[in-house]
Amino acid sequence: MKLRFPEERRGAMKATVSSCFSSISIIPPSSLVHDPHSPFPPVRLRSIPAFTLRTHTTTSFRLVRVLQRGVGLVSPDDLSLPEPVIDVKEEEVFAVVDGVAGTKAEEKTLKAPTRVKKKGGEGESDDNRFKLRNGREVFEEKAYLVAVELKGDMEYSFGIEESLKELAQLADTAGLMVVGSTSQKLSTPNRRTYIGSGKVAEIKSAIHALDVETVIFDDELSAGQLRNLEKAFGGDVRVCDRTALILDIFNQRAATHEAALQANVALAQMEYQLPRLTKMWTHLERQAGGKVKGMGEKQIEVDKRILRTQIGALKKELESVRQHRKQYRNRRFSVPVPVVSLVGYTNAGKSTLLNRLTGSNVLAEDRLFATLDPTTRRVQMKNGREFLLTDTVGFIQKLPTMLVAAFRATLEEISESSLLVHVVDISHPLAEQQIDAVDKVLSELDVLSIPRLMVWNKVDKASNPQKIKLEAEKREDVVCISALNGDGLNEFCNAVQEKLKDSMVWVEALVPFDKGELLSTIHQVGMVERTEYTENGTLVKAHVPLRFARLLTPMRQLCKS
Ligand SMILES: Nc1nc2c(ncn2[C@@H]2O[C@H](COP(=O)(O)OP(=O)(O)OP(=O)(O)O)[C@@H](O)[C@H]2O)c(=O)[nH]1
Ligand SMILES: [Mg+2]
Repeated sequence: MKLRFPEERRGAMKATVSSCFSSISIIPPSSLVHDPHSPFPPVRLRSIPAFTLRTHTTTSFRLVRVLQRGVGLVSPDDLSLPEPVIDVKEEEVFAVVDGVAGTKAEEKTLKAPTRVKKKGGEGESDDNRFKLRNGREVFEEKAYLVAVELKGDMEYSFGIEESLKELAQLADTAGLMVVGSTSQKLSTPNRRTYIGSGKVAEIKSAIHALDVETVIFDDELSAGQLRNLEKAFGGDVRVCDRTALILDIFNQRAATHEAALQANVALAQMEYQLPRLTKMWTHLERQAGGKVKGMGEKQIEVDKRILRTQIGALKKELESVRQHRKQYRNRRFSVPVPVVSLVGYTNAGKSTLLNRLTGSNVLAEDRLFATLDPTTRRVQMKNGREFLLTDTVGFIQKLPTMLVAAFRATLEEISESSLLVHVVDISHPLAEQQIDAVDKVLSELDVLSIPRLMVWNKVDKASNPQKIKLEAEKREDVVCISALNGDGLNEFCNAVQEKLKDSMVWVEALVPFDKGELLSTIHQVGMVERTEYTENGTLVKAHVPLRFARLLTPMRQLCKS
C-alpha cells in the first residue's frame, strides 16, 4: 500500500532516539492507574430540549420524526401554537399532527408506528428483528442504501463502493438491517430528487421486492429532496441521509452520557433541522381547501423562531459548560504535565491504545463512534516521566459540519494539547483516505499547528506486517504498533517523549536547596539533561514545558549572575 504524507508532516521524529530515552520502557498497566476518575467533574445542564430524551423503538421512525418532520422536535411544553381549525378524517390525523408539534393528538401518533413483539403468527418473524443496540432494544428495519458519485469530484477519494460499505457499517451501528444498495454516476445531482428518474424507479422496484422500510442516501439531501423522494417511493418507506444517520447514532449513544454531551448532540440536530423546516406546513393549506392562505408560511416562521430560541438557549448553556471545563483545565495545568491527545478515524484503535497504556477500561469495540466524550488518563513511564493522554471522539469522512461545530467545545481538549497522536488503522484498505479525512477535520478545528506524531496501529492485522514496518522505518514521523497485543508501545512512548521535547524550551536554572519539590517537578514534567550540585543550589539543564519555564525565570537569572 502506498501512503502519501504532506511535507510538513515529515517532522522531527528521529529514528535515532536520543540516548536519554533509550532506557524507557512501559510499566505494566496495573501499576499505571493514577487517575481513575474522569478529568471533568460532572456538569449539570439546566435544560436539555425535550426531543433528545424522546426515544422510539424503531430507528427509522425516530429518524423521520426527529430529522425530517422536524417541528415535532419542539417540546410540547414550550409551545403556545394555535391549534389548526381543520376538520380531518382519522387517517389524516397522522399527517396533520406531524406538522403540528405539541398538540394533544401527537401522543397518539407517536405510538402508531412502534412495533410490538408478538407471540406466534405474523409477529414471529419480526421477533428476530428486535436487536439490542447501544443498550436499547431497537427494531432492526430493512434499509436500502444509495450512493452518488459526482463526475469530476476530486475531493471524493473514498470511492463509491467503499463509501457504501462504510454507510452500511453506520446503518448497522444505528440498528438497521441493510438488504441492498445501488449507486449512480452523475455530473450534477437532480435538484428535485438528487438521483435521476430512472434510478428512482429502480429503487422503487427494489423497495417492493425486498420489503424495504428505510432508504438511506450517502450524501446530505435538502428537505425538498427528502420529501420528493419519499413521495416518489410511496407507501410507508422513509428516506433519510448520511448526516441524519450519524446524528441518530450520536443521539442513541449520547443517551447514556452526561447532559453536556446530550446537549451537543441536540444542538447539532437542531442545526440540521432548521433549514429543513421549509414547506413542512403547506399541507395545512391544502387540507383547508386553500381557504386559509399563508397559514403554512406563518407556522414555519413560528417553528423557526422557536427552534432558533432553543438553539440560542442551548448555545448559552454550552458556553457556561465550556467556561467550567476551561477553569478545570487551568487548574489541571497548574502542574504542567504535558497533554497528548489521541485523534483519528473512528474505529482506528484510540481507546484500545489508551486502555493499554493506562490500564483503563474505556469502551473499545468494533463499532463506529464507540467514544463520544474525552477521557484523560495519566501515563507514567519507568523513568518517572509522565504525560496526560486524552482519548477523543473519532472522525469520519463527510462528518456533518454541525457536529464538528457542536463538538468544538468538547474538542477543545485537542486544541490545548502539546502533541496530537494521529492513530491510523493501517490494516484498513482505505487507510490513506482516512488519514486525509482526519486531516480535513483537524484543519476545520484549526489545530494543524500543534506538533503531530503518526501511529500505524493494527499492524498485527495487516496482510503484510513486515512490509508495513519497513515502510514506517523509512519515514521520520511514524511509529508502528499493535494496541491490541502491545507491540511497539515502548517505541511509541519514546517517540512521544521526543516529540514533546520539541515543544519544550531549554532552560538552565539554579534551584535553591530548599526548593526540592520544584526540582522533582522538573524531573517529572521536563527532560533533564544534566544536574550539578553547587554551593548555592542545584544547577539544572533541561527541556521544560513553556508554562513551567516562566515559573523558573527568576532562577534562570540567578544562574546567569
Ligand atoms: N487486530 C487489532 N485490533 C485492534 C487493534 N487496536 C484496536 N483494535 C480493535 O479495533 C476496534 C476498535 O477499537 P477502538 O479502540 O474502540 O477504536 P476507536 O478509535 O477508539 O474508535 P471510536 O471510539 O469509534 O473512534 C476494537 O474491536 C479493537 O479491539 C490492534 O492493534 N489490532
Ligand atoms: Mg474510542
